[in-house]
Amino acid sequence: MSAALSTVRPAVRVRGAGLAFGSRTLWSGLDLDVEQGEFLAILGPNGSGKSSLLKALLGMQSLSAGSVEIAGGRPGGANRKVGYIPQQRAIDDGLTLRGVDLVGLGLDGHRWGTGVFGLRDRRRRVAEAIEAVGGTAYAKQPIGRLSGGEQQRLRVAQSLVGDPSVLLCDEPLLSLDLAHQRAVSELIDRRRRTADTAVLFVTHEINPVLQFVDRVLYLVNGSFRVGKPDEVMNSETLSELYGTRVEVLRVGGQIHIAGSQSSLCEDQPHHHEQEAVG
Ligand SMILES: Nc1ncnc2c1ncn2[C@@H]1O[C@H](COP(=O)(O)OP(=O)(O)OP(=O)(O)O)[C@@H](O)[C@H]1O
Repeated sequence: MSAALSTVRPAVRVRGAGLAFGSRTLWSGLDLDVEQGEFLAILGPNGSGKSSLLKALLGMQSLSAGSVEIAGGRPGGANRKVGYIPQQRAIDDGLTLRGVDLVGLGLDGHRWGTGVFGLRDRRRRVAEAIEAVGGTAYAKQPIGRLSGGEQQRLRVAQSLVGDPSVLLCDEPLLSLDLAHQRAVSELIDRRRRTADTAVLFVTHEINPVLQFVDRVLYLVNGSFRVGKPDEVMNSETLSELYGTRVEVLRVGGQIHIAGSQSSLCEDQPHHHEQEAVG
């Protein structure tokens, strides 16, 4: 490889990737490079395979075809600096694990030792990560007793505490109010700007993060498009992807999609006839 080609390696490299369950192909022929510091939004209706793509990058899901590389190695490899915010699941309200313990789990397996200095450093990093999401006031309480939004902010802290070079986020804004949606989006954006962390952000709603998004990967019915928001989020491209007429309107810096619910988002019961969708 020439010197010019070997200098910068993408944070994520996907080549000819495909994933099928039985006869159902979620996506195939997916080629994608995500650069360090890039913010990629991953959009598409329920069941289009957004979470499965993140799981493939984590090594939790094998591909049916192709390959992926993340943070310079194979998914799931030792010492890969990959942060993950899983899709939110209800936490048992009897769970006694404290917020600080949950966030501390984000450091395990990383390079911080267990000696006195290691423990002190560890504690400081955990406290800083919690402070950054505004969670200091409740971080010592059992997480089962916290609200959904408070739990979610601690998950964000957990994903960032290990100093990731790639951050995989699966609907991280769910159950956050508008103020905290903004705070968490800005925190994730700051992370990629200051630490050059690549961000892959699965979401149904692009508008809360539109100002940060460099490119969009849109998955629908086994097909996909990758490009800048304007290249993908337009009437022509989405109509082609969905196989039905879709109108995309840009209003006040936001993207609104109008289409028949049955053809556009039949498996998204929470979407209305015309509304902002990702
Ligand atoms: N291990 C598996 N075996 C069989 N089917 C699976 C498996 N994992 C996922 N699926 C199916 O693959 C499809 C895609 O799931 P995935 O969670 O990736 O979609 P998604 O785009 O993230 O959806 P949502 O927006 O609802 O979160 C779903 O229909 C799901 O049931």
